[in-house]
Amino acid sequence: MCTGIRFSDNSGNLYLARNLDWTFGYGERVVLTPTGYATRSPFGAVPEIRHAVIGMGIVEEDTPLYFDCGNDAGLAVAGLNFPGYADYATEAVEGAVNVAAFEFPLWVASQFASVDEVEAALGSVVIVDRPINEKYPSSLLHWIIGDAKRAIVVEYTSDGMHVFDDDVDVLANQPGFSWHHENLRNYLNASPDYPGKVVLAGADLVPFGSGSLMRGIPGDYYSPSRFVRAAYVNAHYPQKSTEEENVSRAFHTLQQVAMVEGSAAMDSGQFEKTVYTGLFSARTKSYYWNTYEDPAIQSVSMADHAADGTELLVL
Ligand SMILES: C[C@H](CCC(=O)NCCS(=O)(=O)O)[C@H]1CC[C@H]2[C@@H]3[C@H](O)C[C@@H]4C[C@H](O)CC[C@]4(C)[C@H]3C[C@H](O)[C@]12C
Repeated sequence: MCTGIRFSDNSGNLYLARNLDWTFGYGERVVLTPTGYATRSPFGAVPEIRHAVIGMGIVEEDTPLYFDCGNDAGLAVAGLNFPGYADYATEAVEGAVNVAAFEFPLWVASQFASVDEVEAALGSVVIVDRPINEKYPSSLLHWIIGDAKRAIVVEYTSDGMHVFDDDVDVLANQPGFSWHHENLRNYLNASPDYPGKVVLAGADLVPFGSGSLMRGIPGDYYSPSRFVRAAYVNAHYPQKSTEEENVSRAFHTLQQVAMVEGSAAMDSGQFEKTVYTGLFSARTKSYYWNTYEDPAIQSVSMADHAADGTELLVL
Protein backbone atom coordinates (compact mmCIF):
# COMPACT_ATOMS: atom_id res chain seq x y z
CA MET A 1 0.00 0.00 0.00
CA CYS A 2 1.03 3.55 -0.18
CA THR A 3 0.37 6.77 1.65
CA GLY A 4 1.03 10.35 0.50
CA ILE A 5 1.07 13.61 2.48
CA ARG A 6 1.48 17.32 1.73
CA PHE A 7 2.39 20.14 4.09
CA SER A 8 4.16 23.50 4.00
CA ASP A 9 6.76 25.21 6.17
CA ASN A 10 6.13 28.56 7.82
CA SER A 11 7.61 30.39 4.82
CA GLY A 12 5.03 28.73 2.56
CA ASN A 13 7.22 26.13 0.83
CA LEU A 14 5.69 22.83 -0.30
CA TYR A 15 6.75 19.41 0.97
CA LEU A 16 5.15 16.37 -0.66
CA ALA A 17 6.10 12.90 0.56
CA ARG A 18 5.00 9.32 0.10
CA ASN A 19 5.58 5.74 1.18
CA LEU A 20 5.84 3.20 -1.63
CA ASP A 21 4.51 -0.01 -0.10
CA TRP A 22 4.76 -3.13 -2.22
CA THR A 23 6.16 -6.64 -2.21
CA PHE A 24 9.11 -5.73 -4.44
CA GLY A 25 10.89 -2.79 -6.07
CA TYR A 26 11.30 -2.01 -9.78
CA GLY A 27 14.94 -0.94 -9.58
CA GLU A 28 13.70 2.63 -9.07
CA ARG A 29 16.20 5.47 -8.80
CA VAL A 30 16.09 9.24 -8.54
CA VAL A 31 15.65 10.60 -12.07
CA LEU A 32 16.13 14.22 -13.16
CA THR A 33 14.37 15.27 -16.37
CA PRO A 34 16.08 18.45 -17.63
CA THR A 35 14.37 21.14 -19.68
CA GLY A 36 16.33 20.24 -22.84
CA TYR A 37 15.20 16.59 -22.88
CA ALA A 38 13.39 15.62 -26.12
CA THR A 39 10.12 14.04 -25.01
CA ARG A 40 8.50 10.89 -26.42
CA SER A 41 4.89 11.50 -25.46
CA PRO A 42 2.57 9.04 -27.31
CA PHE A 43 -0.20 11.60 -27.98
CA GLY A 44 1.88 14.76 -27.65
CA ALA A 45 0.59 15.77 -24.19
CA VAL A 46 4.18 16.44 -23.10
CA PRO A 47 5.58 18.32 -26.13
CA GLU A 48 8.52 19.76 -24.19
CA ILE A 49 9.81 19.99 -20.62
CA ARG A 50 8.74 23.43 -19.38
CA HIS A 51 9.82 22.70 -15.79
CA ALA A 52 12.72 20.48 -14.79
CA VAL A 53 11.48 17.46 -12.83
CA ILE A 54 13.12 15.35 -10.11
CA GLY A 55 11.67 12.28 -8.46
CA MET A 56 11.69 8.51 -8.02
CA GLY A 57 11.09 6.31 -11.03
CA ILE A 58 12.52 4.09 -13.73
CA VAL A 59 13.55 4.87 -17.30
CA GLU A 60 12.06 2.78 -20.14
CA GLU A 61 12.35 3.59 -23.87
CA ASP A 62 14.37 6.67 -22.84
CA THR A 63 11.22 7.88 -21.04
CA PRO A 64 11.04 8.70 -17.31
CA LEU A 65 8.28 6.72 -15.57
CA TYR A 66 7.83 8.56 -12.30
CA PHE A 67 6.25 7.07 -9.17
CA ASP A 68 6.40 10.55 -7.56
CA CYS A 69 8.19 13.78 -8.50
CA GLY A 70 8.38 17.54 -8.10
CA ASN A 71 9.44 20.47 -10.29
CA ASP A 72 11.47 23.68 -10.28
CA ALA A 73 8.27 25.73 -9.72
CA GLY A 74 7.31 23.96 -6.46
CA LEU A 75 4.61 21.58 -7.71
CA ALA A 76 4.69 17.83 -6.92
CA VAL A 77 2.68 14.67 -7.57
CA ALA A 78 2.58 11.04 -6.38
CA GLY A 79 0.78 8.00 -7.83
CA LEU A 80 -0.82 5.43 -5.50
CA ASN A 81 -2.48 2.12 -6.37
CA PHE A 82 -6.21 2.31 -7.11
CA PRO A 83 -7.20 -1.04 -8.66
CA GLY A 84 -10.89 -1.88 -8.78
CA TYR A 85 -11.69 1.82 -9.36
CA ALA A 86 -9.22 3.32 -11.85
CA ASP A 87 -10.46 2.77 -15.40
CA TYR A 88 -8.68 4.64 -18.21
CA ALA A 89 -9.88 5.30 -21.74
CA THR A 90 -8.99 2.47 -24.11
CA GLU A 91 -8.21 4.90 -26.94
CA ALA A 92 -7.26 8.52 -27.41
CA VAL A 93 -10.19 10.93 -27.84
CA GLU A 94 -10.07 13.48 -30.62
CA GLY A 95 -9.96 17.06 -29.41
CA ALA A 96 -8.90 16.10 -25.89
CA VAL A 97 -5.48 16.30 -24.23
CA ASN A 98 -4.65 12.60 -24.22
CA VAL A 99 -2.25 11.68 -21.42
CA ALA A 100 -0.93 8.11 -21.30
CA ALA A 101 -1.33 6.72 -17.76
CA PHE A 102 2.41 6.16 -17.35
CA GLU A 103 3.24 9.79 -18.19
CA PHE A 104 0.66 11.43 -15.90
CA PRO A 105 3.19 12.48 -13.18
CA LEU A 106 5.58 13.78 -15.86
CA TRP A 107 2.73 15.66 -17.56
CA VAL A 108 1.79 17.35 -14.27
CA ALA A 109 5.31 18.25 -13.17
CA SER A 110 6.79 19.19 -16.55
CA GLN A 111 3.89 21.36 -17.78
CA PHE A 112 2.56 23.30 -14.79
CA ALA A 113 3.65 25.59 -11.96
CA SER A 114 0.68 25.31 -9.57
CA VAL A 115 -2.27 23.14 -8.54
CA ASP A 116 -4.64 25.80 -9.92
CA GLU A 117 -3.02 25.46 -13.36
CA VAL A 118 -3.23 21.65 -13.29
CA GLU A 119 -6.86 21.71 -12.15
CA ALA A 120 -7.81 24.07 -14.99
CA ALA A 121 -6.04 21.85 -17.54
CA LEU A 122 -7.61 18.61 -16.24
CA GLY A 123 -10.99 19.68 -17.65
CA SER A 124 -9.90 18.67 -21.15
CA VAL A 125 -7.77 15.63 -20.21
CA VAL A 126 -8.42 12.00 -21.04
CA ILE A 127 -6.13 9.45 -19.34
CA VAL A 128 -5.42 6.69 -21.82
CA ASP A 129 -4.45 3.08 -21.20
CA ARG A 130 -1.41 3.19 -23.50
CA PRO A 131 1.45 1.20 -21.90
CA ILE A 132 5.05 2.26 -22.50
CA ASN A 133 5.82 -1.28 -23.75
CA GLU A 134 4.66 -4.88 -23.32
CA LYS A 135 6.78 -5.39 -20.21
CA TYR A 136 4.90 -2.72 -18.24
CA PRO A 137 1.09 -2.66 -18.60
CA SER A 138 -0.58 0.54 -17.31
CA SER A 139 -0.77 0.70 -13.50
CA LEU A 140 -4.16 1.48 -12.02
CA LEU A 141 -3.49 4.56 -9.90
CA HIS A 142 -4.91 7.72 -8.43
CA TRP A 143 -2.76 10.78 -7.73
CA ILE A 144 -2.19 13.46 -5.09
CA ILE A 145 -0.93 16.76 -6.51
CA GLY A 146 0.31 19.52 -4.20
CA ASP A 147 1.84 22.98 -4.17
CA ALA A 148 2.60 25.52 -1.46
CA LYS A 149 -1.10 26.33 -1.00
CA ARG A 150 -3.14 23.14 -1.40
CA ALA A 151 -3.59 19.60 -2.70
CA ILE A 152 -5.98 17.90 -5.10
CA VAL A 153 -6.65 14.23 -5.81
CA VAL A 154 -7.24 12.97 -9.36
CA GLU A 155 -9.24 9.78 -9.93
CA TYR A 156 -10.09 8.55 -13.43
CA THR A 157 -12.86 5.94 -13.26
CA SER A 158 -15.40 4.34 -15.61
CA ASP A 159 -17.39 7.60 -15.60
CA GLY A 160 -14.38 9.75 -16.36
CA MET A 161 -12.29 12.39 -14.61
CA HIS A 162 -12.84 13.29 -10.94
CA VAL A 163 -10.87 16.02 -9.22
CA PHE A 164 -11.20 16.46 -5.44
CA ASP A 165 -10.02 19.31 -3.26
CA ASP A 166 -7.83 17.46 -0.74
CA ASP A 167 -8.32 19.69 2.29
CA VAL A 168 -6.67 17.12 4.60
CA ASP A 169 -3.52 16.83 2.45
CA VAL A 170 -3.44 13.01 2.52
CA LEU A 171 -4.02 10.10 0.15
CA ALA A 172 -3.99 6.31 0.66
CA ASN A 173 -5.29 3.47 -1.56
CA GLN A 174 -8.77 2.08 -2.12
CA PRO A 175 -11.59 3.08 -1.84
CA GLY A 176 -11.92 6.54 -3.40
CA PHE A 177 -10.93 9.86 -1.87
CA SER A 178 -14.49 10.94 -1.06
CA TRP A 179 -15.07 7.74 0.94
CA HIS A 180 -11.89 8.33 2.96
CA HIS A 181 -12.86 11.95 3.56
CA GLU A 182 -16.32 10.99 4.82
CA ASN A 183 -14.78 8.29 7.02
CA LEU A 184 -12.86 10.97 8.96
CA ARG A 185 -16.20 11.82 10.58
CA ASN A 186 -15.84 8.58 12.55
CA TYR A 187 -12.83 10.06 14.37
CA LEU A 188 -14.03 13.48 15.54
CA ASN A 189 -13.26 12.46 19.13
CA ALA A 190 -9.53 12.08 18.49
CA SER A 191 -7.41 14.90 19.86
CA PRO A 192 -3.87 15.51 21.13
CA ASP A 193 -5.21 17.18 24.32
CA TYR A 194 -4.53 15.99 27.86
CA PRO A 195 -7.87 15.27 29.53
CA GLY A 196 -6.78 15.73 33.16
CA LYS A 197 -8.93 14.15 35.84
CA VAL A 198 -12.13 12.32 34.88
CA VAL A 199 -14.69 11.49 37.55
CA LEU A 200 -16.45 8.15 37.04
CA ALA A 201 -19.03 7.41 39.72
CA GLY A 202 -16.97 7.75 42.88
CA ALA A 203 -13.61 7.29 41.17
CA ASP A 204 -11.19 10.06 40.24
CA LEU A 205 -9.38 8.75 37.16
CA VAL A 206 -6.27 10.31 35.66
CA PRO A 207 -4.52 9.34 32.40
CA PHE A 208 -1.50 7.03 32.35
CA GLY A 209 0.25 9.73 30.34
CA SER A 210 -0.19 11.51 27.02
CA GLY A 211 -2.13 10.01 24.11
CA SER A 212 -5.34 9.06 25.91
CA LEU A 213 -7.62 11.11 23.60
CA MET A 214 -5.84 9.72 20.54
CA ARG A 215 -7.27 6.29 21.34
CA GLY A 216 -9.46 5.01 18.52
CA ILE A 217 -7.10 6.17 15.77
CA PRO A 218 -6.62 2.84 13.98
CA GLY A 219 -3.14 1.33 14.15
CA ASP A 220 -3.32 -1.25 11.35
CA TYR A 221 -2.01 -1.11 7.76
CA TYR A 222 -5.39 -1.27 5.98
CA SER A 223 -5.82 1.62 3.54
CA PRO A 224 -8.72 3.37 5.39
CA SER A 225 -6.72 3.13 8.64
CA ARG A 226 -3.57 4.60 7.09
CA PHE A 227 -5.60 7.48 5.65
CA VAL A 228 -7.05 8.35 9.07
CA ARG A 229 -3.73 7.98 10.89
CA ALA A 230 -1.77 10.02 8.34
CA ALA A 231 -4.47 12.73 8.35
CA TYR A 232 -4.37 12.93 12.17
CA VAL A 233 -0.56 13.08 12.44
CA ASN A 234 -0.10 15.47 9.50
CA ALA A 235 -2.85 17.82 10.69
CA HIS A 236 -1.57 18.05 14.27
CA TYR A 237 2.12 18.40 13.46
CA PRO A 238 3.19 21.95 14.39
CA GLN A 239 4.37 24.00 11.43
CA LYS A 240 8.18 24.11 11.25
CA SER A 241 10.68 26.54 9.78
CA THR A 242 13.96 24.87 8.79
CA GLU A 243 14.59 22.36 6.01
CA GLU A 244 15.93 19.86 8.57
CA GLU A 245 12.81 20.11 10.74
CA ASN A 246 10.55 19.62 7.73
CA VAL A 247 12.49 16.64 6.39
CA SER A 248 12.27 15.15 9.88
CA ARG A 249 8.53 15.91 9.90
CA ALA A 250 7.92 14.09 6.61
CA PHE A 251 9.84 10.95 7.55
CA HIS A 252 8.41 10.78 11.09
CA THR A 253 4.85 11.24 9.81
CA LEU A 254 5.23 8.58 7.13
CA GLN A 255 6.86 6.25 9.66
CA GLN A 256 3.46 6.22 11.37
CA VAL A 257 1.95 4.51 8.31
CA ALA A 258 4.98 2.51 7.15
CA MET A 259 4.60 -1.23 6.59
CA VAL A 260 6.90 -3.70 8.32
CA GLU A 261 7.58 -7.04 6.66
CA GLY A 262 5.54 -9.98 7.94
CA SER A 263 2.42 -8.22 9.21
CA ALA A 264 0.32 -7.88 6.05
CA ALA A 265 0.30 -10.25 3.07
CA MET A 266 -1.04 -9.60 -0.43
CA ASP A 267 -3.27 -12.04 -2.29
CA SER A 268 -0.06 -13.67 -3.58
CA GLY A 269 0.94 -14.56 -0.01
CA GLN A 270 3.91 -12.18 -0.20
CA PHE A 271 4.31 -9.57 2.51
CA GLU A 272 4.07 -5.88 1.76
CA LYS A 273 6.66 -3.51 3.19
CA THR A 274 7.60 0.12 2.73
CA VAL A 275 10.05 -0.27 -0.16
CA TYR A 276 11.00 3.42 0.06
CA THR A 277 9.89 6.73 1.53
CA GLY A 278 10.40 9.73 -0.77
CA LEU A 279 10.08 13.47 -0.20
CA PHE A 280 10.17 16.44 -2.56
CA SER A 281 11.14 19.73 -0.90
CA ALA A 282 10.20 22.78 -2.96
CA ARG A 283 12.28 24.94 -0.66
CA THR A 284 15.58 23.41 -1.83
CA LYS A 285 14.28 21.64 -4.99
CA SER A 286 15.62 18.45 -3.48
CA TYR A 287 14.50 14.86 -3.36
CA TYR A 288 15.08 12.91 -0.13
CA TRP A 289 14.57 9.18 0.27
CA ASN A 290 15.35 6.11 2.31
CA THR A 291 14.69 2.43 1.68
CA TYR A 292 13.54 -0.56 3.70
CA GLU A 293 17.08 -1.95 3.64
CA ASP A 294 18.84 1.35 4.38
CA PRO A 295 16.89 3.75 6.62
CA ALA A 296 19.58 6.47 6.38
CA ILE A 297 18.08 9.42 4.50
CA GLN A 298 19.81 10.31 1.23
CA SER A 299 19.21 13.40 -0.88
CA VAL A 300 19.82 14.91 -4.30
CA SER A 301 19.36 18.57 -5.16
CA MET A 302 18.40 19.85 -8.62
CA ALA A 303 20.87 22.68 -8.16
CA ASP A 304 23.80 20.23 -8.18
CA HIS A 305 22.94 18.88 -11.64
CA ALA A 306 22.31 20.20 -15.14
CA ALA A 307 18.57 20.91 -14.96
CA ASP A 308 18.82 22.53 -18.42
CA GLY A 309 20.65 19.62 -20.09
CA THR A 310 19.32 17.30 -22.78
CA GLU A 311 19.83 13.86 -21.18
CA LEU A 312 17.83 12.16 -18.44
CA LEU A 313 20.00 11.92 -15.33
CA VAL A 314 19.70 8.78 -13.22
CA LEU A 315 21.17 9.83 -9.89
C1 LIG B 1 3.06 -0.55 -7.01
C2 LIG B 1 3.08 0.98 -6.87
C3 LIG B 1 1.93 1.40 -6.00
C4 LIG B 1 2.11 0.92 -4.60
C5 LIG B 1 0.78 0.91 -3.93
O1 LIG B 1 0.01 1.84 -3.93
N1 LIG B 1 0.47 -0.23 -3.39
C6 LIG B 1 -0.83 -0.46 -2.85
C7 LIG B 1 -1.02 -1.88 -2.54
S1 LIG B 1 -2.69 -2.24 -2.53
O2 LIG B 1 -3.12 -2.37 -3.93
O3 LIG B 1 -3.42 -1.21 -1.88
O4 LIG B 1 -2.77 -3.51 -1.82
C8 LIG B 1 2.97 1.72 -8.21
C9 LIG B 1 3.13 3.26 -7.99
C10 LIG B 1 3.80 3.80 -9.26
C11 LIG B 1 3.81 2.62 -10.21
C12 LIG B 1 4.83 2.64 -11.35
C13 LIG B 1 4.67 3.91 -12.19
O5 LIG B 1 3.32 4.11 -12.59
C14 LIG B 1 5.60 3.89 -13.42
C15 LIG B 1 5.48 2.62 -14.27
C16 LIG B 1 4.20 2.63 -15.10
C17 LIG B 1 4.06 1.37 -15.95
O6 LIG B 1 2.84 1.44 -16.64
C18 LIG B 1 4.10 0.14 -15.04
C19 LIG B 1 5.40 0.10 -14.30
C20 LIG B 1 5.63 1.32 -13.42
C21 LIG B 1 7.08 1.21 -12.93
C22 LIG B 1 4.64 1.36 -12.22
C23 LIG B 1 4.77 0.11 -11.34
C24 LIG B 1 3.83 0.12 -10.12
O7 LIG B 1 2.49 0.04 -10.53
C25 LIG B 1 4.03 1.42 -9.28
C26 LIG B 1 5.43 1.37 -8.67
